[in-house]
Amino acid sequence: MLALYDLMKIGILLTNLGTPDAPTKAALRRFLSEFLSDPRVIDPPNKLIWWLALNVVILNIRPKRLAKNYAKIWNKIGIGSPLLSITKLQLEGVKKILLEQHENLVFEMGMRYGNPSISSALDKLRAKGCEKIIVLPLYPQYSNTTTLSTLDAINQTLDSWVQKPEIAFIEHYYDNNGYLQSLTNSVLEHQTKHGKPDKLMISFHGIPQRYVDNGDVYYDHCVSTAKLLAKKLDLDESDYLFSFQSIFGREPWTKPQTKERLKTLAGDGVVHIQVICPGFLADCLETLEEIECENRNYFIQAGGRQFSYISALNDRDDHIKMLIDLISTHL
Ligand SMILES: C=CC1=C(C)c2cc3[nH]c(cc4nc(cc5[nH]c(cc1n2)c(C)c5CCC(=O)O)C(CCC(=O)O)=C4C)c(C)c3C=C
Ligand SMILES: [Fe+2]
Ligand SMILES: [Fe+2]
Repeated sequence: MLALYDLMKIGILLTNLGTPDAPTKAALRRFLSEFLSDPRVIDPPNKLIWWLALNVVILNIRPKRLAKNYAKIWNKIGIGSPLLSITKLQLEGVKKILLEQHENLVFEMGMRYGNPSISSALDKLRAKGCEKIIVLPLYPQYSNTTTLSTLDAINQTLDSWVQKPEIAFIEHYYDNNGYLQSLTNSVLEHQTKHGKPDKLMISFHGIPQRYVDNGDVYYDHCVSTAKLLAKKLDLDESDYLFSFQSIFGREPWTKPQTKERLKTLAGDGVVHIQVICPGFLADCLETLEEIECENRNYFIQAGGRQFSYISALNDRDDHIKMLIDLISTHL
């Protein structure tokens, strides 16, 4: 007998942060303006001062420098932005397998900032008659700056709909066994090619420390992921480092900083390092440029000898399977 859920159209929406349309000053201005105007990302003590800083200073300086960084990674994985190309591959991977099991499913991807937007993806799912939508933000660790901001975008769109679908929103999976196993597999595969390092560096995108002090659970989720991954890899505390990258602005961010640690490691005799960034499920500017280029240079210039970056889980088979398992618990 067919279950009700086999008859009803269900939408699967994969979301990620987003990326500029092109590696140009104009496209970066548009992207950064949307991103940095989100109060979940920047929660300034004084909104007027932040508006002036953003519109008078940041949007006139940062896009030019950033366009050069994006140009270095453009077309590096797929066509255009790696983040967008990889999210497409992830969507295709999930769709191919899930459609074999459930023909009532419809698939879309949406970006929190830039294109394709979350609202355009939701509109397509509505046009296809979805009565239920499963939203999977590609952030294993919950943060108000990312996960909750994604939920804001969903709610903003649904606010104007007369008939609202049922929403299943996957909040986090920082301790999911499939996720941790995929990370473990990718580290071990990397080490069969590149050998074992003096230390494995586990680096996450930072957030302002003030947000953690105000109750954002992100820091705790990152600590848990790092500890669980180290356990699966059978690492002692002295075998790995835990740190935060991609610091922005002047206020204190979560510590220790990836960049600062890489500058001092060689002085302590650590000359072979491997870096993994488990919070990024798709390679992007922050891994391909910031870690693989910029941070590699800090380490080598300070006397380090061997540096390698362990790719994000991207469209690895075990990662796609893990995403499918997560979605399936809501079907
Ligand atoms: C300014 C505040 C920022 C917070 C808070 C923040 C949190 C955060 N971001 C990601 C994931 C990504 N961020 C990326 C780029 C990026 N992030 C910020 C700022 C904050 N992020 C900026 C300004 C930028 C653009 C680049 C720059 O100006 O330096 C990206 C890469 C996108 C790409 O196109 O490749 C990702 C992914 C997470 C997971 C997170 C908090 C948990
Ligand atoms: Fe970011
Ligand atoms: Fe960065």
